[in-house]
Amino acid sequence: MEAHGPRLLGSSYKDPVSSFHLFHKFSVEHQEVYWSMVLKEISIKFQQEPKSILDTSDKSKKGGTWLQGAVLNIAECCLLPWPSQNRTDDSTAIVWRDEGLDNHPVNRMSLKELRNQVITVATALDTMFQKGDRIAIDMPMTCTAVIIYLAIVLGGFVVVSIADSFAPQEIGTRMSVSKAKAIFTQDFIIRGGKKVPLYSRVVQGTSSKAVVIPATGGFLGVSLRNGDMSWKDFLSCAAGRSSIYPTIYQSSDALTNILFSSGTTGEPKAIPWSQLSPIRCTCDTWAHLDIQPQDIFCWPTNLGWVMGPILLYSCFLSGATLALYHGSPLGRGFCKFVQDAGVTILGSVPSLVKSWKAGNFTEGLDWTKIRVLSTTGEASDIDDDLWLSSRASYKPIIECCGGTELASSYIQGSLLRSQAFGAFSGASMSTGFVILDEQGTPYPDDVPCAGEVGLFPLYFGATDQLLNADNNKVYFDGMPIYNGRQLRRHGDIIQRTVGGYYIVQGRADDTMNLGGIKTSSVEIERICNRADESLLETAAVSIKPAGGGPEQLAILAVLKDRSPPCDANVLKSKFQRAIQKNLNPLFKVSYVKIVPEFPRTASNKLLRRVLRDQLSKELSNRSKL
Ligand SMILES: Nc1ncnc2c1ncn2[C@@H]1O[C@H](COP(=O)(O)OP(=O)(O)OP(=O)(O)O)[C@@H](O)[C@H]1O
Repeated sequence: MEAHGPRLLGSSYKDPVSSFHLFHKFSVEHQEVYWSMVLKEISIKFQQEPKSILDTSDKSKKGGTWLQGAVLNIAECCLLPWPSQNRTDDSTAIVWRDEGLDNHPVNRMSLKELRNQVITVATALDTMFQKGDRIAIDMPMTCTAVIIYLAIVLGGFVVVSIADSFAPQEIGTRMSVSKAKAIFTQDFIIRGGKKVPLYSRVVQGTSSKAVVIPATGGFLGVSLRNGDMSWKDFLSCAAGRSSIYPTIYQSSDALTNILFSSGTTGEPKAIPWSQLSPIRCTCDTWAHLDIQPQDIFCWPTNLGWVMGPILLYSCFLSGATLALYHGSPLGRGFCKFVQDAGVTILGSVPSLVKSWKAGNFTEGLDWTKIRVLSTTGEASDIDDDLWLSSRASYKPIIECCGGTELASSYIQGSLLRSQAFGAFSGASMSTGFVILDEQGTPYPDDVPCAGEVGLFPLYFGATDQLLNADNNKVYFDGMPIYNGRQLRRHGDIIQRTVGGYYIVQGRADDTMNLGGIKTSSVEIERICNRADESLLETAAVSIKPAGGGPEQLAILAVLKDRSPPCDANVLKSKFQRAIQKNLNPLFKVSYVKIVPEFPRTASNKLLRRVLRDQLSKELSNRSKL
């Protein structure tokens, strides 16, 4: 803003903080100007420069055509020295540590070593696969996984990202939906001192060729099925070949990665990532988390979740160092790694923070190198956020909310605005949206309100196709027209507060109608979570009685580990009082149940639709008795 603000905003420009709102508005209204500026901040090397930044002439592409004519290889852009970022061959690209070796020094890999290893893997891939083949990765996000990911993209193949927590059947579905030719995996996953089988799950899930990496040491702990291959044998295919790699350059919209959404609202969608998606997410990390070449960025995740590729590209395209902990992120070992690796940007999801806090795992550790914290995945807990921020001398927590299909967050905190825990300080750069009332009419931009979000459709990096569903049907059909263009559906209910902050109230599918008032589950849960000391978390769902009549509010509760047994009726009156006092005196709690845990997606998101189905069944059986 200091470099461009005066030129772009004229006399209205004051300084980055006071003119932020104006500059954001400019980025929405002049996306081609905004994107041409930020593209220069990251290490993008075009073989052919784009003819245009945004072209809206093809009306079938509701999201616009971006960087038309550009030819590049996004993995190559990650691996080149880049003088403006002070990135040389000797710069540290990755720091990592294996769980259990918590008192050893952290390991480091230079950019040159990373590039050489990526080239070796890409060379070996060329001996076995045709360009464009889809190749899956199902393993923890280790150094080796990152090398394989970049090699697949460098060689003009397509990564199929499968999270390592999936059961065989889910691995199988993802392999067949994506038509993957092979899968990179590990024999085991070492996590929290346990050895969890992985190869055996892959073998049960798919007959495609597996290349198997040992979780520890140089030797595999399993015997291989006919046709499968050890990592060592795979690498030997590259022996004796040239160390200069014939990189494959493709158009900006070329497919590089197939990801799957988490499936909180239905079947997981197979989401294609082009070469635009990495650019979008890195520029957002640059603009919102202020990632800089000297940063060390850590975010426990997996390449099968959108945060995996976002983390990888955000580091390598901005010249920062990627920090990876090979093991469970839930315990003290991980927290110590954050200290020892000198992490400066730490991302998390709410359940991780809960675990660090419950175990007091940061005690005695020095997290003061952290300058930015971040969270995503589901609504974060304000008390946990305060705890987390206090571990790092009260550094801000940037809340991020978006989707795999957007390759970004549509709402996200910004360091140029004050942060409020559990809330978003605005839309991400260049993103515009309206909040719709129940008739689909947008509320004015400056009023506090709540409703479903409608994204402005011209969105750099968003999908224009899905592999197993119709992009237009899923994201556009039935959405209102705004300023001559059909809005893009995202499915979240958001609230705009006084002062222009945003709070996500959950998915539109999770709203309920209580006594004629539309209410979000998340809002009720926020209040119930604080109703009693013994509560770890709550889930609110509404049940439609089999015989008709108004929806009934049911609340399920999980108690903290060491809390004494608790009576559901006592909880019920506590919930009732809290809701009446803080939300609406007319809302009645009909049913409370204490359960050991909630059903969650593999990425740990609460599956309210499953709870709703289970409870409906349970209650209708009861009424039959
Ligand atoms: N920081 C956050 N606060 C609140 N909710 C969040 C946050 N981050 C993500 N979410 C929720 O997760 C959603 C994005 O997750 P994802 O892209 O995996 O899709 P999904 O909706 O879970 O899957 P599907 O589309 O298959 O149902 C967001 O739309 C939002 O509802």
